[in-house]
Amino acid sequence: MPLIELQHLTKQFPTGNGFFTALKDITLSFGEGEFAGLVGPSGSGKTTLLNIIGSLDVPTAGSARVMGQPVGSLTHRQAADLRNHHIGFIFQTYNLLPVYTVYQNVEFALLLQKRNDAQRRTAVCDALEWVGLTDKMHSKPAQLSGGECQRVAIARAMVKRPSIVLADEPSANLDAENSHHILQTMQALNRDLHTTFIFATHDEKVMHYLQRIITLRDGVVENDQWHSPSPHQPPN
Ligand SMILES: Nc1ncnc2c1ncn2[C@@H]1O[C@H](COP(=O)(O)OP(=O)(O)OP(=O)(O)O)[C@@H](O)[C@H]1O
Repeated sequence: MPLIELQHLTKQFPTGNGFFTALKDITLSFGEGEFAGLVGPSGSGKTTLLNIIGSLDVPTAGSARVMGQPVGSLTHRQAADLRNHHIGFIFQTYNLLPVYTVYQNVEFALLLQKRNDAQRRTAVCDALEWVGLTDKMHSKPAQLSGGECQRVAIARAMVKRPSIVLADEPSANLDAENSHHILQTMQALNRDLHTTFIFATHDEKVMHYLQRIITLRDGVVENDQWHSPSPHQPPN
């Protein structure tokens, strides 16, 4: 069974004098361990689709099933449970809490789950090791570079070992070297933990790493192509 199944999904937003259709009749599915990206011009619907897959928003028509659950008919509590247990989010602006340390920012994702202190400590230490930030665990976000902040955000998304990670323009604020670094980190996590990653991006550097590129234009899937990326190597 696919982790994510979208069927004839349409999303409309109310406007002053009617509705704007941001997504039109989208039928797509994603399986375990995919490393896929939504690409397309600004306004084509990438973030809207990522928000529905992340159960932050609901379809207007059609269906979206994520981990077998119908996103459109979940209660707020059920949608929150789906996110807390199965979905990690990475944003272009990192969204770290400035008053907390790196360790606490990553641990925060676990406080909504019933885990004891020792289980949390092990999970946070593992996640910081995956992203190579063990030595910065007591630092605050303001003391880190942009690339390090995004690596904290990756650790925070991964600490719950979610089935799905959604990354909206994760490299938008990073230089080329840091972009490649975070992509290689995510690629290794995808390979080792079989986590499904779905990106929304304009960034050519990200596209080089993707196994599957779904192109949206005006809310419609224009192209859905599988690639064979260089196996966990940086592109030339
Ligand atoms: N809450 C909203 N109310 C009204 N219109 C919206 C809303 N959210 C998104 N839209 C519109 O839906 C369309 C798709 O927006 P979306 O943010 O998904 O595009 P995108 O492909 O992610 O763009 P970008 O690459 O610029 O982030 C846009 O025309 C946007 O203006």
